[in-house]
Amino acid sequence: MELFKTKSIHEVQEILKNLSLDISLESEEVALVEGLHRPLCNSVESPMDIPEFNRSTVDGYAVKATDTHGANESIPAMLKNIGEIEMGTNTSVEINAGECVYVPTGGMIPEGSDAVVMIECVEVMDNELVLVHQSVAAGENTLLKGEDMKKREMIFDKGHRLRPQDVGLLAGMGFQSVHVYGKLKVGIISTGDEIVQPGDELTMGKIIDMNSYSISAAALEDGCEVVDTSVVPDDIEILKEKLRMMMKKCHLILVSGGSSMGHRDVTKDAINSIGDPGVVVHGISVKPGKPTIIGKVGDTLMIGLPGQPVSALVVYRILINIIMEALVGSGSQMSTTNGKLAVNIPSAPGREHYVMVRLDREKTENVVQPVHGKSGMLSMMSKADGFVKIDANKEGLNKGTDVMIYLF
Ligand SMILES: Nc1nc2c(c(=O)[nH]1)N[C@H]1C(S)=C(S)[C@@H](COP(=O)(O)OP(=O)(O)OC[C@H]3O[C@@H](n4cnc5c(N)ncnc54)[C@H](O)[C@@H]3O)O[C@H]1N2
Ligand code: MOO
Repeated sequence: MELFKTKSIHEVQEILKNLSLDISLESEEVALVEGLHRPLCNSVESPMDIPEFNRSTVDGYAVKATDTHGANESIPAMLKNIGEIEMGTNTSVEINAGECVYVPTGGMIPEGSDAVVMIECVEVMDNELVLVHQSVAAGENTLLKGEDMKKREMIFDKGHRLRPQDVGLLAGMGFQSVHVYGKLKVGIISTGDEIVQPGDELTMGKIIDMNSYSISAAALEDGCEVVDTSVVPDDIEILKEKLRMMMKKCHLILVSGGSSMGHRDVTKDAINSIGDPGVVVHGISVKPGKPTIIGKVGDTLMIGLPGQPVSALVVYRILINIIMEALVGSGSQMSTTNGKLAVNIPSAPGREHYVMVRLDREKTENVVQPVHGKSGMLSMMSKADGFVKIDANKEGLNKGTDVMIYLF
């Protein structure tokens, strides 16, 4: 009797890292906004000070802070207004003790001035005289040269995935394009004699393909390029042919279904028969997802995902994170949050357990409720906000435990 010789998730991490070593994603230069969510292939430092000049953060009067000290409603400081700074222009104006100048929000603060008094706190007596009713400290209501970013300050490490704020900051530094890693090219195959496509005739015994859709969508979210998707029957020759074809254009092929040990589970044999090293892992100590297959043929990673739709998507998420970490130094797109368990969650030790959960916001914290279901029920994931990991050495988690939720 053949049994799965399961590997722990830590062993799988090492194995996948080693298998990924000789896969290189060529760098490409893309327009800034195209770089969204993509990992940088070099670190980035600021080529300039931001801002490049001292700016006012309010509409008001640029002053020497010391001139305002002690000023209040009843004893204002009297300053001589020497003019107005025009927005978006350089200024040669310089202020001396006892002087002030009008400056709009974002306008350049003139030489000699180190603070700005808001317009609401002054009384303009005539063109020349301004009464200041509030004391300001040096630096108040200003954004000084280099205060946002210093020239040559490191801002992003290699592998950092760009978020909208990063794209904006890079634009503010004058970048028009960025160098990012090329996309991981992925092929996706759903196997099974029972699988039909949405829109096909659904005769009794057939089911509609979910996995190539959920996995394609997740791969797109992770910044991969889905090069090809296909449905093939449980026929080893057809699967081998499809794998050979996809190998020519993919870094990674994800095959769902046929990963177990049934008579028609042919994924492992198909991978083994098309080249070396073939399958290196069959069985991972995780729940769901135990029958997962990991292999490589030539330069292409091949992963056999369990056919059950929840298992397929969960295992994809866990493994793509490891692969991305190995290839570009930063994992995939899953973000996390924290919360408190509303109930006890039991778990059988020996396998890392992924439990689907829903988050309810109560007062200041997230209350975490398990979403029950079987790995053949994809609605379980649609009803959930994420999953909680329970370590392989734990028998479960107690009500009230603080847990991390991997959001999807
Ligand atoms: N004797 C044993 N049987 C099974 C074991 C085991 O250890 N011993 N493990 C079970 C577990 S756990 C899983 S998970 C499944 C994995 O099976 P396969 O990867 O071989 O997947 P299939 O048998 O092809 O399909 C399982 C299930 O999922 C449905 N499916 C498959 N592909 C799709 C798709 N693209 N979209 C939607 N649904 C899909 C398929 O119709 C089956 O119902 O093995 C257990 N068995
Ligand atoms: O482990 Mo399976 O992947 O329970 O459905």
